[in-house]
This record gives sequence, C-alpha cells and structure tokens, in this order.
Amino acid sequence: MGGFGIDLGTANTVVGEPERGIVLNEPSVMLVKRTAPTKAVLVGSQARELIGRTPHGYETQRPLRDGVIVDLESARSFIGAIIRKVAHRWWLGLRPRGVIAVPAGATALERRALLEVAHEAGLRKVALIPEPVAGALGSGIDPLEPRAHLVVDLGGGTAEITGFCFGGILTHRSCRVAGDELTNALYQYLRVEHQLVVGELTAEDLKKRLHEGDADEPLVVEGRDAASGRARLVTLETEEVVDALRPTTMEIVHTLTACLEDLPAQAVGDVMSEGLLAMGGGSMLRGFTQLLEESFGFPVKTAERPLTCVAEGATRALELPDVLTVYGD
Ligand SMILES: Nc1ncnc2c1ncn2[C@@H]1O[C@H](COP(=O)(O)OP(=O)(O)OP(=O)(O)O)[C@@H](O)[C@H]1O
Repeated sequence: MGGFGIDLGTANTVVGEPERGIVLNEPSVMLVKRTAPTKAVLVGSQARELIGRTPHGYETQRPLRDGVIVDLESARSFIGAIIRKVAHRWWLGLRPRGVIAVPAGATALERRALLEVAHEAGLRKVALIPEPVAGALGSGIDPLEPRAHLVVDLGGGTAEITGFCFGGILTHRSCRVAGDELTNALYQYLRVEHQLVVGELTAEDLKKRLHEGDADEPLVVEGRDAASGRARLVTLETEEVVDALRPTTMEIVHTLTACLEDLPAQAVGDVMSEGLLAMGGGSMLRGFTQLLEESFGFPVKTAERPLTCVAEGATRALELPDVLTVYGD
C-alpha cells in the first residue's frame, strides 16, 4: 500500500514508511532568510545547529507551535522539504499517501489547515489520527479493544493526557507545560541560583544528560557569568536539578488529576490495573515516571521508543482502515 506515517511535532518531526520503518527523525526547525521568511533554506538538524548562532540576514523558525500550524506559508515550505527528503519516487509522479498524527485537542480549523498544507506539499489522500492513539498503536496497544487506556504525551510544546477506548475518546486535557517549559525552568534556575547564563541548546542538553548520566555523577555546565560576562563552569548534583524541575512537573500532575476525575469508574479500574502509558521525549526526564507513580499509586510505563512511537503508529495506521475510520478525520 505504501505511504508515510508522520508525527509533525513542535520539537521533532518523525516520518515512517511501512517497508522501511523510521526514515526521518529531525528537529522541526527551519532556517530562512529574513527577506523571504517563509522559504526554508535548511530544515531539520542542519537548521537546529544554527539556533543561538544564526548569522545576520537569517533566522531559525519552528513552523509548529504546540503541535499545530501557526503560519501556513512556513508550514507548507517545511512539510514540502520533509516530503522531498523522504519521497524518493515522488519525481515519477507517484504522490504518496499520508497519515499525520495531530494533537487530540486540535481544533477543526487547525486540522483543516494541516490537511490543506499536506496536500499542497505533495501528499495524496491524507488522513489524520490523534497523537496518543498513534503512540499507543506504535507501542503495541490495540486502540479498538473494549478496555480503557490512558496516555500521557509529554512533547516539546504541550503535555497531552488522553483516555480512549473502543474507538472513542473518553477524556482529553492538555497543558502548555512540557519539554520546552522544562528547558526554560532550567535556564532560569541556572541564572537565578548560580548566576550562570547559558544558551537554549545547553539548557536542553543538561535536561537530557539527567536521564543518561549516573545519579551520583555531578553535572558540569558551561556558561557565562551573569555579572562579569566571563566563561564559567558550574557543577550541579543530579538531585538538585531534579528538585529544581519539580514545580514544573507538578503542573502535569495537576492536569492528570483533572483527567482522572473525568474518567468513568470502570475506565479508572482499567487504568489502575494496566497502568498509564507515558510517551514523548519529555517522558524520559529523570524522576518523571516515579513522580506519577508516587502521586497516583498506579503503574506508569514509558513507551519503549518514546520519541518515535507516534510516527510508528501513524505508519501502522496506513494499513488499518478500521482505526482511521473511527479515530481519523
Ligand atoms: N532524555 C530526555 N530527557 C528529558 N527530556 C527529553 C529527553 N530527550 C528529549 N527530551 C525532550 O523532549 C521534547 C521533544 O519531545 P518530542 O519529540 O516527543 O516532542 P514533539 O512531538 O516534537 O512535541 P509536541 O508533542 O509538543 O508537538 C524536547 O523538549 C526535548 O528536550
């Protein structure tokens, strides 16, 4: 059948193909000339490298905000460039099919804009699928079974919490506190508590190193002294950084509490016994799953591939017309 399953995220864009698996996984960033602000000069990793070091006359842009299109022209240019990178047969006139994952809370207008832009960018027959449903599908869950599933997707721009069962959404809430906000909280913490100014990429790298490093190993951060402007190194304990992020992660706990209140009792029973599925890059934050387990008392499983399961599920959905009929647009 062929085609592409696409997760157009605020932070990363991931594309899968049924025969080849994940074929693209790149930051959702493009470099544009200031004189032509909607035409991509570079997209993905190459463009991200220039964040914080963009030469005069250029700027880096994120064409999506909170998982939805903010500017039609920029999105068209970005999606077109992504499709050209992966659709090697496109030049023969074979416009590929696509299933695109969208936030469960996207409005009708936002969905329509995405469908329109995807067609113009070169896709034929585009279907949309809610991101949490795609992520569950990509993690081996059957979204059509008569059991309730609860998914927390902690992406770059938004944290989305969605309960679904038997082809329908039971509850959905989102908050703007996610990966970008956590990076920003770290930036502020370093500035206020350690008088250290760092770039956005350095703050994000520190957040990711929390997950990768040993809890006993101190974390060294390089930046500029806020008063003197001189280069300086600061050494931090892992616990200290986890604690600094706690108020931000608690916002997600509050949203999850509200979501659980919306769920019917039988569905809560399913979640208590089966647990909650956490996905999205932010779910890898050190201490995040433990915080949820301690707050709610049910098991929390992180998806095996939290950064790619949404695109994997969207790719699987290309061959699952039943799922697209009940959950798709
Ligand atoms: N190891 C890690 N620890 C903590 N955060 C991480 C880690 N790896 C990636 N992230 C964060 O995950 C976020 C990106 O996640 P993801 O790619 O799932 O988002 P997205 O799908 O692009 O965003 P959205 O769902 O909001 O549209 C970034 O904020 C990134 O800093």
